[in-house]
Amino acid sequence: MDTAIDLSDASKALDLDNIRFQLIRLEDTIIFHLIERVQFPLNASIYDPIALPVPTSNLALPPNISLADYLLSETERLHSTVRRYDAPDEYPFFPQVLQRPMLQPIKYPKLLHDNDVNVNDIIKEKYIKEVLPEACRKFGREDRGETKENYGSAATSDVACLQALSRRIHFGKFVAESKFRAETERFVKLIKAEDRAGIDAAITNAKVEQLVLERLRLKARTYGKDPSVGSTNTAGGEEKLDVEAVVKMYAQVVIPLTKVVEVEYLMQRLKGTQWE
Ligand SMILES: C=C(O[C@@H]1C=C(C(=O)O)C=C[C@H]1O)C(=O)O
Repeated sequence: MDTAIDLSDASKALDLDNIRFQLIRLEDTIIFHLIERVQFPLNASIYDPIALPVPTSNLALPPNISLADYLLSETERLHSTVRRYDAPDEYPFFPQVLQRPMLQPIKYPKLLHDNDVNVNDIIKEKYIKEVLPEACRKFGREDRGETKENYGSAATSDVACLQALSRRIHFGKFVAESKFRAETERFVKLIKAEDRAGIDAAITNAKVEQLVLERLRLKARTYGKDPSVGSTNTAGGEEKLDVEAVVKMYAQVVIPLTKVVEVEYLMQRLKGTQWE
């Protein structure tokens, strides 16, 4: 599984318009994965290792984990064998389970500065505690218990949602690198002063954020309804997705965490350089 962005030409890969195009493309991926997930009830038990303990033989993990963590960690272990996490735009939720790839390594051009920024723990926490309850609420279906269907389907959909959210949010590193190269002196000064608030203000583009939220609302409304059905009161015309929940997810989780990634990446940008 190799990166979806064209990294062969560094100037293209770090062109801010090209990066923003990738972010727009990821909106579709995230919305469609969410449409799949909210077909199922919240099923809170699949995130709770006490309510539904899943034993793992993986010594890198606790003896019992949640069904959701089991499926996510096993998926990452498998995907790592086909070098998913060699790609500079892929970050694991469980780095401790990754395996040596069976495929030959790809020589990616070095576009990003060395860094250890990974906000996947926060992404997963907010997805489980904030995003899903909000997205599932409108459909009003509570946890029907392990004996009912959907536990595996819900957890499988969660893997796709979390991986897409992680890619989108960690794309903040490419955005930050692009902005650093465009205004190096400005960012060197802010980074040396360890002025995180100043860096956050410098990387913030309120107009772009507004456009993102407006586009998200339009896409969620459009993708969430079957275009072949006239009005919502005809069978099959109901919305498949809570539009406002999607907008809220971006406004309260995706965009803020993308900016955290940008700031923390920049805080590590000078290490080992002439500016240190
Ligand atoms: C991603 C960027 O940086 C920031 C984060 C944004 C986002 O997460 O959508 C949008 C604008 C900026 O405030 C950008 O400038 O495009």
